[in-house]
Amino acid sequence: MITAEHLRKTFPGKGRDKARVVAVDDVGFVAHDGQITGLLGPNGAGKTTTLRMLYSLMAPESGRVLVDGRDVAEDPVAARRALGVLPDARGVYKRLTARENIHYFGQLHGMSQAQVEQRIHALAAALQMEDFLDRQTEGFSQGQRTKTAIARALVHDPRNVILDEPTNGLDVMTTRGLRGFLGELRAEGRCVIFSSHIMQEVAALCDRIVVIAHGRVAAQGTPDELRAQAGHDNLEDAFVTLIGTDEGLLA
Ligand SMILES: Nc1ncnc2c1ncn2[C@@H]1O[C@H](COP(=O)(O)OP(=O)(O)OP(=O)(O)O)[C@@H](O)[C@H]1O
Repeated sequence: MITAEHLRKTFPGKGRDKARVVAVDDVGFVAHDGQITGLLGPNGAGKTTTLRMLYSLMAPESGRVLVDGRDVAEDPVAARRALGVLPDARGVYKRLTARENIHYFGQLHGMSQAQVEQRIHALAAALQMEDFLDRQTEGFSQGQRTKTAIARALVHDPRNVILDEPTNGLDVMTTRGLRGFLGELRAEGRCVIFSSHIMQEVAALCDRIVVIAHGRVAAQGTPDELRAQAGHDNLEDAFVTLIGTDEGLLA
């Protein structure tokens, strides 16, 4: 379970405009185990900054993050052990094969050779990576790179999974496969959080949705709650009402 409480983050203004950029302002939500929680918002809404604070890459100016009830600021190492993260920059090592990339992370987590091999086998099957598992990642397509980075993030079998725009730049079939994979993570009882700017994707996948606009939570709840709140039967119409526009939210 991941809890975000009153998160705030600003950045210095650069150039002629010296006003600080308020990237995230009083963002709070709870993402439960066995559920997929979606952060939906247009470009620049504050999704990546929020996720970075969740996985302790960035410290919030105020507010706090709890992973499985533990304060991330007090014990970042324990929190990171309980998290699998697909960051916005996928950053796979290009001189290594996909298998070696995943293996290396398993070693960093202190896993035995046998444990790592067993996990690679399971993850490669679930993500349909067999065709390219033993190729060097240099020259990989975006989908192949994303799958390698997801497998690497999950090698230590974390209970909580954070994915920054996992389907960004992927074709329809790869996206379908990845959605199925997220469903499997949910069925295994994991807490899954992913960000997206695509309404249809969030509507199709999520048990709970946090709608973010201009760094703030515009609305949150189950799809039914959001429909009721906005007074629309159609979830996508509800999003448009809650955010005030559909700009940047269509597939
Ligand atoms: N390191 C930084 N320095 C200055 N401004 C930043 C920095 N990181 C983010 N911002 C600003 O904070 C705001 C939120 O950015 P963020 O990347 O969190 O949005 P996002 O919702 O993830 O958008 P996208 O869908 O485009 O990735 C934007 O105005 C962005 O320009």
